[in-house]
Amino acid sequence: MAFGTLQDVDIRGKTVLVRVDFNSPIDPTSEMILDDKRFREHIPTIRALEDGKVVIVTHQSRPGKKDFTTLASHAEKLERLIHRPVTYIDDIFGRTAHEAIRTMRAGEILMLENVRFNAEENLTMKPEDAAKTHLVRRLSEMGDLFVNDAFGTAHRSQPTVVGIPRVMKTVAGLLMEREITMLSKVSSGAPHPITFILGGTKVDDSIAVADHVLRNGIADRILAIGVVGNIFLAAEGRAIGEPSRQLIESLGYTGEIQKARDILAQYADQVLLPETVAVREKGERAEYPVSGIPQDTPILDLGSESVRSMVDQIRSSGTIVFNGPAGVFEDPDFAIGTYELVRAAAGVEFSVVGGGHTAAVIEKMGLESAYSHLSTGGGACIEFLTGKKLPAVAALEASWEYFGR
Ligand SMILES: Nc1ncnc2c1ncn2[C@@H]1O[C@H](COP(=O)(O)OP(=O)(O)O)[C@@H](O)[C@H]1O
Ligand SMILES: O=C(OP(=O)(O)O)[C@H](O)COP(=O)(O)O
Repeated sequence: MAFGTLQDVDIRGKTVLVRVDFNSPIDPTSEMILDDKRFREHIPTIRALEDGKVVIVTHQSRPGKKDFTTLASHAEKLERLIHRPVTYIDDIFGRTAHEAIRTMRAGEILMLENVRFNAEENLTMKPEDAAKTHLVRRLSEMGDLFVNDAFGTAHRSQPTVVGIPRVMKTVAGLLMEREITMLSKVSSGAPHPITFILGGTKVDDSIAVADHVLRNGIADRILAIGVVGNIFLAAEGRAIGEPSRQLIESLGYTGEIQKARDILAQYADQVLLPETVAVREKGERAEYPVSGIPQDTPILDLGSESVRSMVDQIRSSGTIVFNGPAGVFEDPDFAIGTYELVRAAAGVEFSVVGGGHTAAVIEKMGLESAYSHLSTGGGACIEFLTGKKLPAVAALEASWEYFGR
């Protein structure tokens, strides 16, 4: 690793600013946090800092969104999960925050207010400009060391992510370190054959990943499922039906069909498409070959034959990268494809999952521990898998180069 980690620093007695990503789905009426995965994943880092004074910096959502809210319930959630008191301060870098930190003792945990309440945190900036913001200057005065554990935000070039590492010694937290290690292994050191399962609705991301991993010889094969599968079927010239076409159009992905065609032209042997699909007919699941898809009803899942052949491909893989479901799994009649592929991938030697929906299915099936790694990043994981250097990682490396040695 070209950046520092918790092993490289002495925490004792220090005030440690820790950037985490507790951004989570919240029920708009009850304000209840609906998924605590990101909390659970950051806990090892927070525990590892217990010899210091821990000051947590995080965001929740973005300005203008319904779930852009204060962090009182986040502090309560963390307190319950970590079994230690967590003091919530409704301030980011003002006098109240300064005073609260000044009187902290080693072992205590404090959570600052939603850092995106400060307008500067919502700007995309170069690290050198981010370092000059009030937010970075004032926050950095409040600690001795910065720990960035927020992998979920690692693709954002925002002040706390890229600015603070320029002005104070910064190391990666345990989650950040594990995410980078596991995702890096996909492109170097993972057992072959390497199969990418690309599904769900984020077609532009999936096409970018497919292009990168095929072009660079990272993937041996791609299984295209969900709406991504429909795009590839359309690219192959299949009549996927009006509703599935309309969905692609409404998501703004019609232009991706040509990109899928280009991928098929170069890597036809490595991209596996559905051979059969499932639709709803008279209220029930019905299956058709892709040569005869009914034109007036949407594709909702893989057909059983395709499930079987994709499961075989998965079972013969050394590595699986799973991103996005095979169908509208929220409806039990159309969950078969997703569930069967998830079950098969759990048995593979090295298995990495990106994407909230896929991870939620895995957790619901109780298969979390059978997978090698469930990433906490959506966008960050995708950017990593498309070969981009994440701004947070570049900032960690530069900080270590400057302050670390
Ligand atoms: N054929 C399909 N038609 C419509 N929606 C689909 C289809 N296949 C999958 N989906 C939907 O994709 C959604 C998840 O996609 P996405 O957000 O990209 O996944 P992830 O969060 O795992 O990255 C699910 O809500 C599921 O219903
Ligand atoms: O949840 C996040 O991203 P994700 O939904 O892509 O996983 C991060 O907290 C980043 O949030 P942002 O996309 O509002 O910058």
